[in-house]
Amino acid sequence: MTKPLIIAIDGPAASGKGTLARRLAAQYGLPHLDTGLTYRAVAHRLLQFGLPLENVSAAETAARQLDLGDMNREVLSQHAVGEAASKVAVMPSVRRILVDKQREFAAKGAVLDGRDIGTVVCPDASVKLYVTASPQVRARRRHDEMVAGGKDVSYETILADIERRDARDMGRADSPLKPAESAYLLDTSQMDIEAAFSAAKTIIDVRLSAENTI
Ligand SMILES: Nc1ncnc2c1ncn2[C@@H]1O[C@H](COP(=O)(O)OP(=O)(O)OP(=O)(O)O)[C@@H](O)[C@H]1O
Ligand SMILES: Nc1ccn([C@@H]2O[C@H](COP(=O)(O)O)[C@@H](O)[C@H]2O)c(=O)n1
Repeated sequence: MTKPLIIAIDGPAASGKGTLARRLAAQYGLPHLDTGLTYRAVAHRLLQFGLPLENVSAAETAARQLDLGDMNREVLSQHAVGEAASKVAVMPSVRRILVDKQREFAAKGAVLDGRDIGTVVCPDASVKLYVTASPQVRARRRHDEMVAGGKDVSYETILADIERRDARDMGRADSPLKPAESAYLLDTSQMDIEAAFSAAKTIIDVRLSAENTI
């Protein structure tokens, strides 16, 4: 049986991994899962019921009840939900439940983006990318996106939020954000979306053709 094509994309907040993952999924005809949405959905559930984000058993229940096919991107994309998501994401039991669902999604081949795809969720992925950019560039992109969406928020606030989220995601004990050993590093600080896509596609095509000739 041939191995399913799994493309694992990790990186910090607003690095552009979701944009790349969507483009690559269309390019290679694969389903795409934004795993950040799964943590956001759990956090959003707690916020909806006025429960503290430290309530492990409520977070576990929300994770178990989560239907990957029923996540509302527009609601979950709110900036405050991202901050809350990084708090529930430190809970090992919640991670185990969500990782099982993410692996099930990936089983027949997919593009997944997140923080631990290459290291934990799909360690055997065909290609692993670690997409990054400086905190200032990421904050500028996120700020532009929010202003275009009609939000009144300062660049400084977004930069501080991004730095705090990086520290939490990289510093947690379970599944911290870090490049997988075999990941290709893609720093997009000086690249527009088109250039980042083209660089990622070249990396993947070279990797896949090398695999086919071994
Ligand atoms: N290379 C790039 N150059 C300029 N803008 C970009 C680039 N890549 C992505 N963007 C823009 O930056 C913003 C953040 O990108 P995106 O949502 O893909 O990041 P992300 O890493 O998935 O973020 P998050 O972790 O918060 O889900 C979006 O507005 C996107 O259009
Ligand atoms: N594989 C993942 C994906 C996400 N997280 C946590 O969720 C937060 C929100 O993610 P976004 O990509 O939607 O911004 C993120 O800050 C992480 O704390 C994760 O732990 N693992």
